[in-house]
Amino acid sequence: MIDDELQVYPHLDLDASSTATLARVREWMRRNRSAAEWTAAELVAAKRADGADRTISVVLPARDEQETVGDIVATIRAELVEAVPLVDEILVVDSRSTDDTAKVAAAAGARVVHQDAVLPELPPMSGKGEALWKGLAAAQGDLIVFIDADLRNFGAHFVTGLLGPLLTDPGVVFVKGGYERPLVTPDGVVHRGDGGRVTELVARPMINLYWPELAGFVQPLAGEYAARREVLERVPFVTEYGVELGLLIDLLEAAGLDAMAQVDLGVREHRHQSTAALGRMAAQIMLTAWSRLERQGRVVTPEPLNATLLQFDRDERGRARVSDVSVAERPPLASVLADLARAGSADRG
Ligand SMILES: O=c1ccn([C@@H]2O[C@H](COP(=O)(O)OP(=O)(O)O[C@H]3O[C@H](CO)[C@@H](O)[C@H](O)[C@H]3O)[C@@H](O)[C@H]2O)c(=O)[nH]1
Ligand SMILES: O=C(O)[C@H](O)COP(=O)(O)O
Repeated sequence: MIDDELQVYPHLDLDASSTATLARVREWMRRNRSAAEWTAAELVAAKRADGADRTISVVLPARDEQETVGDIVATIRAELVEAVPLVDEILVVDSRSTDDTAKVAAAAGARVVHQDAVLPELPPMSGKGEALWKGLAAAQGDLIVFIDADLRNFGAHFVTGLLGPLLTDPGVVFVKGGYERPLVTPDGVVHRGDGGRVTELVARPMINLYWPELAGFVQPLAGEYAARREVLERVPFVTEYGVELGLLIDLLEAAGLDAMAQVDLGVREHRHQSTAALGRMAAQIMLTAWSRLERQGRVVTPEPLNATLLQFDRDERGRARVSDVSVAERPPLASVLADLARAGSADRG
């Protein structure tokens, strides 16, 4: 349940600027919606309203997700393709999996593409952001719904909830999922509200510091969001795990907060990564934030930031390991496709 009432502690003596920003965020949050507001059948009618019949692709980035991707694809297929004709395409982007992700996804009814096989004329990049950008390039739909492939409690309401505002409000171009995130420990104990460690320790403080208009996003790093194709094609995609923060900041600049919506999707459970892996993710997210601060002229970096992370094993040996935590960026897809088309027509003389 997303609380839009903003409890401001009475002893806080906020300056005019903070007060105005919080009022703006509160006003936006009052327009948050809930997935329960739309049935799939209602959305089919909305999709066809005014003879528009926009097409919808659900895109799942997947790296080694053989345990979960099949159930997610099968649920979308049964409930949103076969029961009602809402989703036109289920696309799984195989992100260099070493397990049977591609086979399982195809058997469940998805079209599967390998991220390096899409636009092969471009030098490959890596990580989740690359998988999403290649997914956008390969998908056919006018509306794109991204869903992580590691969800353990997936339901069709994730897709219908994200589509609701896009299909019913022409002013909305981007919809982000919000939810409660439990932390499920390896012994199966569920700690309510303790998930989303990078969100709480890195992304949220940074968003509130630098982009406070985005502070109302309950899950700024959520992998579940939907948008109009033409909007996604006009913004860059940061590679690796920088993609979600990069999109939020760039879409705020390109479209404004009022064109961005949030929908309560209930509870989300996923596969948790190790603390060390989350440390690397956090570093990628911090580098992404820095790149946006630089682009917005708010910081100046006389020399490139260090993009390695030295971590220590959390056991008695404490072995030191260095990782590359750099992120890169794909330019807006529309500009890349235009460049490729120009190069193609030049080649043809
Ligand atoms: O190189 C990669 C890495 C991940 N994934 C897929 O991306 C999804 C999310 O990745 P995951 O490793 O499960 O990320 P989380 O630990 O869940 O991280 C959270 O925070 C990230 C940073 O913002 C977001 O990208 C995620 O969507 C969000 O759930 C999953 O389907 C992965 O299989 C890829 O396709 N390629
Ligand atoms: O979004 C996040 O903060 C990361 O995915 C970590 O989530 P977790 O703490 O639930 O594993």
